[in-house]
Amino acid sequence: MGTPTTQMPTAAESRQNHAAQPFTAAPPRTAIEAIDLVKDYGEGSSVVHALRGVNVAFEQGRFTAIMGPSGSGKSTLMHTMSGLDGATSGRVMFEGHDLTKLGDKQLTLLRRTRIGFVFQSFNLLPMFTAEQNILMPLTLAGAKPDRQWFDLLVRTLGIQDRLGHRPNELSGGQQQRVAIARALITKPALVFADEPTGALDSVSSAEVLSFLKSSVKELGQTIIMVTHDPVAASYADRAIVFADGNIVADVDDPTAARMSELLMREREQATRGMGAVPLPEHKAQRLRGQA
Ligand SMILES: Nc1ncnc2c1ncn2[C@@H]1O[C@H](COP(=O)(O)OP(=O)(O)OP(=O)(O)O)[C@@H](O)[C@H]1O
Repeated sequence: MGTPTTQMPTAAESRQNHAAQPFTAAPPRTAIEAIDLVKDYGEGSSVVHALRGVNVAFEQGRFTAIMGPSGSGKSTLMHTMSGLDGATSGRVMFEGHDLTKLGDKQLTLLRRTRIGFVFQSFNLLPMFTAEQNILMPLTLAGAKPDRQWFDLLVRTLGIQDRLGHRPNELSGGQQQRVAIARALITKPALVFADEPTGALDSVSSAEVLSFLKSSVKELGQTIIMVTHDPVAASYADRAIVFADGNIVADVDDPTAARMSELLMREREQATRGMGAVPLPEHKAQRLRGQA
């Protein structure tokens, strides 16, 4: 046996050793990104600044919740990022395209194939069965379903024994799960969910949120969800808080308690009409009747 060497490795050895090291997780890739995104409604003295230069990137394979007081710009962000509504200025980068530069036809195609939507009101077609509703985006596009993906989706969502039922024969929670399967059937790069549990009781909400979470963990889906409910946000990997057209908090692994606290703070400030700027203490005391 030779004496163990204590010499420093050469640059070439060092490169070789480096190459032989176990693979470390690649940094998450961005699914969609807003850059200096501005959206104004109206003009002149009646202008509403709904988004005031928002910069945010959403990573692939993550579940992000967007919260904030009413009127803070959550829906506007979702609508401008998905190209449903035009931006006043700024960019939205998605799969190498700036969506703010695309025409209506290109946007419609992109939305039909690459972006899924889940709404509070389910939006299922009442005369069709659950299976027909799920397959509708493919039927409309004249595309063949991938049966394996379909089976995996309905199994993950626990609706395999409800496929022959029409929406009025399903509970709210089951209808929302069908709507989620419909959003995922085209294997979209990302899904926008707008208050997906807003019309559900707490048990059905928990079911739907668990399924959204498992579609991220097990199917690698990217989900961006607007919600008013801190408990719903606690299912997400990340939560962003909006106030007055700006992002004022960005939290990893949110808990319901933390989100309630942040929301309460923003609601109080919004009620005082001071945006995200805290009131000076003497004014706060006056409002509380202490001065
Ligand atoms: N089509 C429109 N025309 C004029 N103003 C609008 C329009 N849509 C939204 N706004 C205004 O833009 C601001 C942001 O609205 P947005 O709907 O994005 O808020 P939100 O956070 O989603 O609210 P909520 O939680 O109540 O749904 C609000 O002041 C709203 O009144």
